Amino acid sequence: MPFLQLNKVTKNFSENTPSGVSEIDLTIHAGQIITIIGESGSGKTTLLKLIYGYLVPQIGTVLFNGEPIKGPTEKLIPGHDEMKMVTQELTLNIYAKVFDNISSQLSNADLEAKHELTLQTMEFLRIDHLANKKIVELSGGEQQRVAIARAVITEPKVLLLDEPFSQVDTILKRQLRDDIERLAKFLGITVIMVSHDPTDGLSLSNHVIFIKDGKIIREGSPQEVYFDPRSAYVAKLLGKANIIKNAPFLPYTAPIYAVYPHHIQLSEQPTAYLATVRSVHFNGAYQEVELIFEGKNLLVHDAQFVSLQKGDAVYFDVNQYFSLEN
Ligand SMILES: Nc1ncnc2c1ncn2[C@@H]1O[C@H](COP(=O)(O)OP(=O)(O)OP(=O)(O)O)[C@@H](O)[C@H]1O
Repeated sequence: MPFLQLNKVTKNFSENTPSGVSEIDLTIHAGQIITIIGESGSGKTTLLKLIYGYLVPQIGTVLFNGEPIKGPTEKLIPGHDEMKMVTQELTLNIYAKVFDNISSQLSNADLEAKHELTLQTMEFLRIDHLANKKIVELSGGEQQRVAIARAVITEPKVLLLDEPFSQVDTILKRQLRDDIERLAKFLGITVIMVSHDPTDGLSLSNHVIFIKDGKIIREGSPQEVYFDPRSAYVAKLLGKANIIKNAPFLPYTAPIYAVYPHHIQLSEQPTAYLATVRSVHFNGAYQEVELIFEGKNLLVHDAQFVSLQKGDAVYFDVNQYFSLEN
């Protein structure tokens, strides 16, 4: 029996214009780390809320271990008992201490066990040093880890995270990725995340789902989807791909291609094609170069740091490209 199964799930917020999600078919297996990716307004949060039981589908079913998920009117506290959702609006008690925010999720039946489990959870999420701090004294990233600790202390089967990486810097992102991975690995929690920027969750997800205008348009392992994006939408979201029709450096077998910026090689020596530099921006690991070739823009991530200025002529060649269906 599938762990979580959505069958033709539709939730439309407006009678006149399509909104929300429509005809979502999805199977999620226990222990997976899933990232739902899509541009703003594509229906990511709606999908998460339907899985959690915050919203009820107008058509279709959401089954958890074969049982339909109960909607908010059928329960005293909305949301499935075996799932926890952490949203962007963290619902922490900001004037209470970290320890109390987390331990308050447990009953007082066994106070010693409650204390012990709170300590263990804080240690697991590496926030034990913050135990006596109030939430108002914490950074956004620290608050988020408290919210995750608070969510997982009751040992849910599923953790739903809405844009978990949106408020954390690069170093904290790495820590958060590591925490999420450990939650799935050691506590066996199935993690379903939502992100508008796939680079955040790509490395730790074993399954990615692309959603556009409320419909799933592509899903698979990150590698599978990256190397066969199939649509311009997915290729652009995944890697800022150049979407190219009819160019001499691509075969004419498909009508349209995606070329990731790092698959274009620049050279000062005469190689394949000559373009004009439109802009150059230093980006740390590479320089982002905009070229103009036959009147069209090409974005290049150049890790060789070829010496360039606006208006220069530069040679380029394309190493890899992917044909698209639309
Ligand atoms: N409660 C609601 N009432 C009316 N329309 C809604 C409601 N919730 C969502 N929508 C609409 O449904 C669509 C999908 O919204 P949703 O929040 O799921 O998108 P999203 O992909 O999570 O966007 P974002 O990345 O901006 O959070 C949008 O057009 C939104 O305006």
